[in-house]
Amino acid sequence: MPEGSTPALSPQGVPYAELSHYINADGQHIFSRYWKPSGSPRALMFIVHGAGEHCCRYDDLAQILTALNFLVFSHDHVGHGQSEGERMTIHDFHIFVRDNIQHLDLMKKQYPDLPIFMCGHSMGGAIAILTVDERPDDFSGLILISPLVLPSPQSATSFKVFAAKLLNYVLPNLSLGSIDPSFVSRNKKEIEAYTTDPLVYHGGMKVSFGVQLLNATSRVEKALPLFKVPVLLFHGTLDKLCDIRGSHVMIDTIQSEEKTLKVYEGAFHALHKELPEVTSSVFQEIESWLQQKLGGTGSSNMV
Ligand SMILES: O=C1N[C@]2(CO1)C[C@H](C(=O)N1CCC(COc3ccc(F)cc3Cl)CC1)C2
Repeated sequence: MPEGSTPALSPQGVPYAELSHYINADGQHIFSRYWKPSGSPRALMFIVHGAGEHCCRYDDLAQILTALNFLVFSHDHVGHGQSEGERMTIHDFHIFVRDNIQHLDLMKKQYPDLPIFMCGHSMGGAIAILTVDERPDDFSGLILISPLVLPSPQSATSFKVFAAKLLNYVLPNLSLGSIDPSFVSRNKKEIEAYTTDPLVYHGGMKVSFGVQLLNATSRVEKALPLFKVPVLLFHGTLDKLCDIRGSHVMIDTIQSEEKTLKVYEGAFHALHKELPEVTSSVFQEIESWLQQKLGGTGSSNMV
């Protein structure tokens, strides 16, 4: 460390020298996470988290994938978790996509011969769709868990949408209210975990952030008619945070030859953190879809 300079610290006060990270195009430290299989990896999975949360919430899914000999990687979006940046503040949604592509290119350099899949949840689903839209030849498949394709009228009420568009010019930092934890899942343990997680942002969503989410849904809508990558989609019928109609629009609009939508009756938003019977079904569907895509078992516990 050069004389007199102070080490860069994460929002939690941890030196980035002690954390895996990369530095984005704006010079911000982006906390990154890697889950490596015991054997040599047969494919890469890029997990993309949603608004206000962070990539370490995907440890359960990552464990399932490393057991299939996937090398799983992810990062905390700028303004989220252990990455730098004002909490849940972005002046252009494309920054999330740009940082995704930077991480993708870093991993492609390290593992040039492995197929790459992406899995996005909620806002992370919109980021994933727009990332694949920019780099369609880089991906063998896309998994989406309750993606943000259309805003939900319950969380993005027409008043909030109208207010966000109008107020963005005069009061961009005004709060639209925080994400209701009881909308995230029906699983009380998962609601508790979300509510008590210090790396989750529990503050109000800024008007300016809401406008960027709306911009994202417009960009996603434009991308869908040309989308050709294989897609596995999951959505709960009682999702109050991202409208299930968005997943129906997506599955009907994309040109992918292989496209599947699994609907979970009565389920809420975070299907990977829902009631055990839902989450185990989602993980099994992901496992079999990936095995089918890669042709064969490849599981480390094959007997
Ligand atoms: O496990 C998880 N899932 C999480 C949290 O923890 C849910 C969260 C996530 O990404 N979204 C849920 C909220 C939704 C709000 O949307 C809007 C609000 C105002 C507005 F003006 C326009 C829009 Cl579109 C965006 C997507 C990630």
